Amino acid sequence: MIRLDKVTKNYEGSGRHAVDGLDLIIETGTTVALIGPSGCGKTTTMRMINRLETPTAGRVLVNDRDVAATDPKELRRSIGYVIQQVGLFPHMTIERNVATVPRLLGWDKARTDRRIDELLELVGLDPSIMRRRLPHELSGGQRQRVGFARALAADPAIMLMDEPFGAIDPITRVRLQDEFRQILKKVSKTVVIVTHDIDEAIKMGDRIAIMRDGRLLQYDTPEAILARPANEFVESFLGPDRAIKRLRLIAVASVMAPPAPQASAVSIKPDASLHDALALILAGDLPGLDVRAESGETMGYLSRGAVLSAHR
Ligand SMILES: Nc1ncnc2c1ncn2[C@@H]1O[C@H](COP(=O)(O)OP(=O)(O)OP(=O)(O)O)[C@@H](O)[C@H]1O
Repeated sequence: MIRLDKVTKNYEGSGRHAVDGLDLIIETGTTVALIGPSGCGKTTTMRMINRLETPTAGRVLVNDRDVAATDPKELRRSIGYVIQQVGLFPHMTIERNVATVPRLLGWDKARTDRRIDELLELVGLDPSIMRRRLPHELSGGQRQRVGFARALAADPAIMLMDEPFGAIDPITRVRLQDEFRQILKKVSKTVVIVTHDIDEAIKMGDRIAIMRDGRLLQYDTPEAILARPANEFVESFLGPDRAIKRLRLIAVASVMAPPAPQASAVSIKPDASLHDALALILAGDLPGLDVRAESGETMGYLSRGAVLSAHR
């Protein structure tokens, strides 16, 4: 668990709080998205967790240990860190980049080699092609995958990700979000992700922390925040399509009715979102959809009305 206890940060000479009395608990194994307008203190908050910044007041605890009392090198090796421009070492091959922390930890060559292959495969890169390349020989998305692999190398319990998809084109971004989320679930990490993008926060975060002027405005699950924004600022931050965003979080199976007597023209899977269901209904101007399992078995029926009333 990561706990921020009344944390305040003033940068010298700035005359204002970058972070202002922040209390935040991040449970082990969950992903928390920090979001808010530019300059609200997201990055500063994140950087106080791995001691790249020091709080002016308050404490940051990782597993009940005050990070101020932890050796910064040891701390940073135990926390994966992914940033927007990746920060790969440009003159080092991909394999050496990924092996950065294992080398610092003194792993032997065989173990390091196994780990490099395993990680490159995990992030969807072919080791036989990628190992000997240099960062400039990769696309932006591939570099981001390598940065992610490097951060995962020593299997840290915590991953900090600062705008990890910020420099990536929108199509690749959505793919990487989906893949990274799957991987992070599989390896069960505690993750803090800083983002500007509310859709990314909704997709990646088990909980979202909305900040403004160094303070926390609302901290809850994406469902709860979309359903009940704490104030007008949060509401406007979520955007006018808040109800549609919510449909992404609701599974078809949770609102479907028993199967209809007549088969419908188009079907959908039970684990698809109501957002996808609505897209199909509108595209085909349909009254509803059969809900069919992978096996082809019809499990239920989702009417247009059921989708439209689900957000209430
Ligand atoms: N090294 C620094 N020295 C002085 N002031 C700083 C420093 N880093 C950040 N700040 C200030 O602290 C405040 C919070 O900055 P921070 O980078 O944490 O915000 P952010 O929410 O991550 O912003 P963005 O979304 O634009 O990256 C801002 O007012 C910023 O100008």
